[in-house]
Amino acid sequence: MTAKKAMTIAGSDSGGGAGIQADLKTFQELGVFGTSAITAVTAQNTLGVHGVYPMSADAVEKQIDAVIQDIGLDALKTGMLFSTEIIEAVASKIKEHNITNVIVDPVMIAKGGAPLLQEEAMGALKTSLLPLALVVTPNIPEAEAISGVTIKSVEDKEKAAKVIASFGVKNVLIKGGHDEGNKTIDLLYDGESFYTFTGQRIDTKDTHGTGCTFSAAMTAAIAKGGSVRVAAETAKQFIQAAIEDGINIGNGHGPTNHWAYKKRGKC
Ligand SMILES: Nc1ncnc2c1ncn2[C@@H]1O[C@H](COP(=O)(O)OP(=O)(O)O)[C@@H](O)[C@H]1O
Ligand SMILES: Cc1ncc(COP(=O)(O)O)c(N)n1
Repeated sequence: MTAKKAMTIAGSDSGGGAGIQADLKTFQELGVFGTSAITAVTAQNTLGVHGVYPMSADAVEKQIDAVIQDIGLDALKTGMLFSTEIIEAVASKIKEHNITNVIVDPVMIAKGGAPLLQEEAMGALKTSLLPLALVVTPNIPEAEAISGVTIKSVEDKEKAAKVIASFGVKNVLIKGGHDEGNKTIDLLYDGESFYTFTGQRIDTKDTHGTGCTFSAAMTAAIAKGGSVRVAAETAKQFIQAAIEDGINIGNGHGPTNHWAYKKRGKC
């Protein structure tokens, strides 16, 4: 049989809830063959990040080349990229291989506060990577950091999305996990119109890896040929199910349940 293929370029989470591990589990659940390029190894569990060990830019480039030259891909997502050098390496490979289905999850800080992107790498993210992306999926603090707009309302999200789009990314999806209130409102801007995807907020501490899982679900849906809007809807349903059936393991923020969506007969 043949298969649709998605690649993740991200950090490894030894705890299995975020990063490469969350991405590959999500691809698998959505019926897409997953490949990876590891940018950094983190020693991590539900309590936090205990160590970050970045790969060299050369090692990241070699992993991307190895996958593309033999297996190929239908969509690619980026997660933790850590440094300017790695961002520039990824951007140059995206250009060299003419990849257009690029989903950028601009991972900056882990839930416990550990930096997963060096501060000085923000410029490269904006100017080298965003212009190559089909979609960028910041959470509220990330959208604030990229745009400089403080977000307290849907109108603020719209303002921030417009500023982020001005860096050249075709679609901006600002996630609402950090919203106040009992709804989570994800806002998509396609350069012309705004669309909202609203979920019921689930009262849980087990939200480790929600952003990674959400962007991986979007990537899988796009690899299967879905539009950005369809991918956003799929990802919202996938993450809602994964958080509702969250997994209570470890002593901190447990992971989401990647098999909940399929178990409900959604795919
Ligand atoms: N407690 C929650 N209940 C329901 N949905 C949530 C909850 N927390 C996050 N989400 C959803 O999970 C996805 C990831 O969002 P977010 O948590 O903002 O990302 P990140 O992990 O990057 O901070 C979004 O679709 C968001 O609306
Ligand atoms: C390797 C890695 N990548 C990303 C995250 C962000 O996780 P979250 O999705 O919970 O913000 C993480 N904690 N570790």
